Amino acid sequence: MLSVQDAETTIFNLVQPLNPQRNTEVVDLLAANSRVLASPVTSQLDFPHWDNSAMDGYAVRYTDVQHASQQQPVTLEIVEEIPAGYQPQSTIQPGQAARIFTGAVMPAGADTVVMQERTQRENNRVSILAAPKPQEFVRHRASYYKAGGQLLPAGIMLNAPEIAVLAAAQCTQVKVYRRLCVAILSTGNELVTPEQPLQPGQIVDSNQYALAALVKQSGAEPLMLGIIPDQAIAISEAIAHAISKADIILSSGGVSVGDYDYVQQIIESLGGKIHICAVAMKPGKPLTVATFQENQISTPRLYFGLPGNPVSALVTFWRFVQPTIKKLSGISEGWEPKFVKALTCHELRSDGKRETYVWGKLRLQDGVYEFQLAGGNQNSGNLINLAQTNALGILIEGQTLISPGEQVQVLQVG
Ligand SMILES: Nc1nc2c(c(=O)[nH]1)N[C@H]1C(S)=C(S)[C@@H](COP(=O)(O)OP(=O)(O)OC[C@H]3O[C@@H](n4cnc5c(N)ncnc54)[C@H](O)[C@@H]3O)O[C@H]1N2
Ligand code: MOO
Ligand SMILES: [Mg+2]
Repeated sequence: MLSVQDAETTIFNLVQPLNPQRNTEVVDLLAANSRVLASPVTSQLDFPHWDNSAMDGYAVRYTDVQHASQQQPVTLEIVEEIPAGYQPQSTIQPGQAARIFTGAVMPAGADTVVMQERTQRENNRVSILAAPKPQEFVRHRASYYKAGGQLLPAGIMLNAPEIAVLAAAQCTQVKVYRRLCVAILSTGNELVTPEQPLQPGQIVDSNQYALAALVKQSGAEPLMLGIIPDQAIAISEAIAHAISKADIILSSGGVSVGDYDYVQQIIESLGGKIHICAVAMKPGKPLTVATFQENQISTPRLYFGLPGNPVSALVTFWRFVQPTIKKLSGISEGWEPKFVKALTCHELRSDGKRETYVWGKLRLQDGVYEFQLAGGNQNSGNLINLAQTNALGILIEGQTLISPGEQVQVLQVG
């Protein structure tokens, strides 16, 4: 059985980010939120666009006021008033100042702003009561960004700060990677949809819903292919259809050793290459990973046969599928799983045979991360106490106990 580490390396090496030449679209800026930028953005604007004032006050010549003090104020003649949005008309001469407001353009001749609180106004004259620092409160043209440089690199996710930058640079159309399509199918004769009445022996296909939510959260488009009965032909048709439609295919169930577990043999019969058929982790042992390559030049479709148990399906998604979706989507940094060290509040146990993932909550308590184990049964069939999970505590292979107060490696999820 492959270790989790080796499985991770195998999977992440199978993933090559979308080709920016062929897999992009142009969207309106407002629709670009949560999308991945496909090419670097440059601007022909300087930021700030011109020297401007950082304060409400007076634009002055530093040399005029460098010795000003409460005892010996320097009095200047106000020759112009400059609100934000106005182009100054005059050049400040020795002995002169301009009334200026935050964000307004600095007038020629002036190099420093004295904030209003350090002045005294009398009609068209102002007394400077304290010496400013040279160039104080001036935001200089191009001091944030110089026209022609790289404003944003490719491969970043566009969220509020990046959208603000693009808006300020007047980029109203943005080239982003296309959204990935992730097909989801559930296998199992016992499964019904949430709307159907439950007959004895049946359960609801909750994995389809959970996986669709996770796919959306990861920035991709779920293609829900529904419930497929445990029949080789039906599963084969469903997988063939999924491969023709999606970049990534997720199935749940049917990957273990039971008589109705057909997924692995069908992958092979359809020409898929199985890279992983079991991982030394709990839950998630029968995770199956395969690729389907249509022809030499096409990008391979990635197939994840997730175990059917609801917790196993989610844990393997969080551990392997979510980073895969992010990497494939074109995100160049930060697609990897996020681990932190925490102190466990509860005893964490494992039989030590496989790397064990226990679920619960991570929270910051007095500046220290704490992991709280979800109460109730930590069994891969129990999805009830999985609600509110935001972290998985990890016991590595051979580790059987982490006592309260001890450190545990935690995977942040959700
Ligand atoms: N003899 C062995 N039996 C099992 C082994 C083993 O090594 N030897 N491994 C166990 C482990 S670990 C897991 S995990 C499961 C994985 O089983 P499958 O992937 O084959 O999944 P199924 O058998 O189809 O279902 C397992 C379980 O999950 C429920 N399920 C399935 N699909 C859904 C769904 N879409 N929504 C909600 N629940 C679902 C299903 O009803 C079963 O209870 O195998 C162990 N057995
Ligand atoms: O690996 Mo299974 O996922 O332990 O229940
Ligand atoms: Mg099974």
